[in-house]
Amino acid sequence: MGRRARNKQGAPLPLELENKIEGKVTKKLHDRLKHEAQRSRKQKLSAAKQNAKKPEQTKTNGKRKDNSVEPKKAKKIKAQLEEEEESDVEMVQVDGAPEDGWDNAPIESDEDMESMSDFDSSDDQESDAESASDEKVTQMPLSLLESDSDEDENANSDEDSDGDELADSASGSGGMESYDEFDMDSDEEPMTFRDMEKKSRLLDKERAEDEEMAALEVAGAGAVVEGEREVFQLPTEEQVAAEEETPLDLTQVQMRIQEIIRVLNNFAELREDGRSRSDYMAQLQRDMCFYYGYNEYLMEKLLQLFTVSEAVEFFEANEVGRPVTVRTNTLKTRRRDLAQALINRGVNLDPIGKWTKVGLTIFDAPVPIGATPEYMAGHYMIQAASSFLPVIALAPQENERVLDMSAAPGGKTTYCSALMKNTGLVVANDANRERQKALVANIHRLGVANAIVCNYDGREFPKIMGGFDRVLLDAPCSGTGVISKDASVKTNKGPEDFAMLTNLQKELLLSAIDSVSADSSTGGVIVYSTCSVTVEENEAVVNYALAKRPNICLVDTGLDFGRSGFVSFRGRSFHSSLSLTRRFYPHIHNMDGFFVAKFKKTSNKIQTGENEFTVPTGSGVKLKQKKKKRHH
Ligand SMILES: C[S@@+](CC[C@H](N)C(=O)[O-])C[C@H]1O[C@@H](n2cnc3c(N)ncnc32)[C@H](O)[C@@H]1O
Repeated sequence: MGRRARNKQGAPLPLELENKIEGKVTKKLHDRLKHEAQRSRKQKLSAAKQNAKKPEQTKTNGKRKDNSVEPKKAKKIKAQLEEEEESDVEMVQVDGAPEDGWDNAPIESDEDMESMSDFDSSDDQESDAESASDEKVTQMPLSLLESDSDEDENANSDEDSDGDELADSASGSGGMESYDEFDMDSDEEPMTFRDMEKKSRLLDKERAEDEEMAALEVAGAGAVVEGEREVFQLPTEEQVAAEEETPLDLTQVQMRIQEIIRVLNNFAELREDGRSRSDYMAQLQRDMCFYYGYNEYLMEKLLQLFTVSEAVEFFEANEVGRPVTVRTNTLKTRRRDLAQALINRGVNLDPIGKWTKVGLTIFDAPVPIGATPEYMAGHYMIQAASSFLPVIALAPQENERVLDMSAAPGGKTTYCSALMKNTGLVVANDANRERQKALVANIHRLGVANAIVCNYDGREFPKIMGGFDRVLLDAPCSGTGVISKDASVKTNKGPEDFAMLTNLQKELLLSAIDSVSADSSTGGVIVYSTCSVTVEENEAVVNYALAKRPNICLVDTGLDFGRSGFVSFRGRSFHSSLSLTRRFYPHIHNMDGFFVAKFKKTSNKIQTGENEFTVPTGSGVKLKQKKKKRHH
């Protein structure tokens, strides 16, 4: 959580507001704008809350949506479910994404899919925003209505940094508390949360426009004098030193961030004479560290990934939690049945998006979502949406031998088993014994019968076991993609951590590759994933593996959204096939930051110069080395 959130300061002024004002923005103007913005925001928030109170009214009246006061959305779900009741649908399907779900009835056409998205919001034409695309996901968590909410700090800060399935992380109401805030009597029609979100977005847009007008009025009144050109001035070295002793308040820092970004976005016009781009970047970095609470090392690394404006979006997204999502366990139930059961408990939910047939987004729930009878019975896993992705890419098939090299607490292992319909074998390994307890518990709860659990350092594979059809390496990482869940990442990762982690990731990935059999008739596939967004933990690791193992190549992940991986970064070039890898970001995809790469192994022999290695082709075959000992 950044200082802004911790100190409960208001949300930053919208950038577009500041961008409209040419020249120096005085402190007085800043204060005025801030005041205007907050006043306007308060008005809008209060209006939004009033509108938002309707669902709770039904609750207060003892009429939840599944009873006499039934919102359109619940009716639609029910209608859809009833329709599907009549069709005989397999509980589990293989081949990655196309598993059974309520939107997967056999006769379903594309048109039907469209009508399913209707269900998201009867009059919301933006349903496609949730689908697999690089466009921003417009689904807005309620917490966004509260600009300075601390609720996100409830998020899971456990070692399980990719956000999977620790019951206690979900058993609290978390972001759902905000639901109660909307409790108020009203005569108006009940609204769905989606309606509320839509309305709130409209209000936000209006607010931004109002603020823009206010700012322009102030500017027109002469508070911002452009003269010929009054330029924003960076602080001098002395001022910077003085600020170390007596820091500015957050509003001032925030204003300066916006000023610097404005200058950087129009550098030729707005720069101060004698100042370089790096002067501005250095000050921006200091200010962002202070404002969002990151250490300088990590801030610099993250700033390098984005344009400055996008970096702000990324950092802002890290200040709010992602939606709670669950994965239907198709070994035990179907998504439509699960949805119906949860709706009957008053849970407000939606499919995550068209890219998954097993995921549900939980908007609010009157019961702890990690303690429902359905949860206890293993009908679902509380699992971050991003955590579905590597398994969809891996696409394990029935009767295969699959290795999940770092498996705890088991979100991906159990998803593999579901896709494999409990056939074949999943070896669920993790080096951490403590974390394996949760892995074993999840395997039992979800009714997984095709997994064995082991506790090796992944680097020991394939000496322990080899010849797998597929290997998933969901690698230990810095967690820069899950900062909204674990804010400690902002300050506790330094150069040594990154050096240690990237070495480990490289070694684990070579082991994962060597553990797969290129002779597999169905697979020969390796998936590498992390919940980090840094290039050194992702593209650089993949590039290293491509260089060390010419017997593999990158293939399409099968994920039709996400940004392409970097093929060059800050003067460094990677193999061009790195464009096949996929990056996911909180500010774009409304899911944790994530990286997925998929390899196909083409041969069990590695020919690299004078070295030739033979790697296992059958189960349990030991690594045989020729000529020279292999060093990872
Ligand atoms: C990102 S988490 C895995 C999450 C898991 N795949 C899931 O979906 O639930 C990374 C895991 O790597 C494990 N790990 C760390 N070093 C390891 C090693 N040398 N060999 C195997 N596992 C390791 C950690 O204990 C941690 O559980």
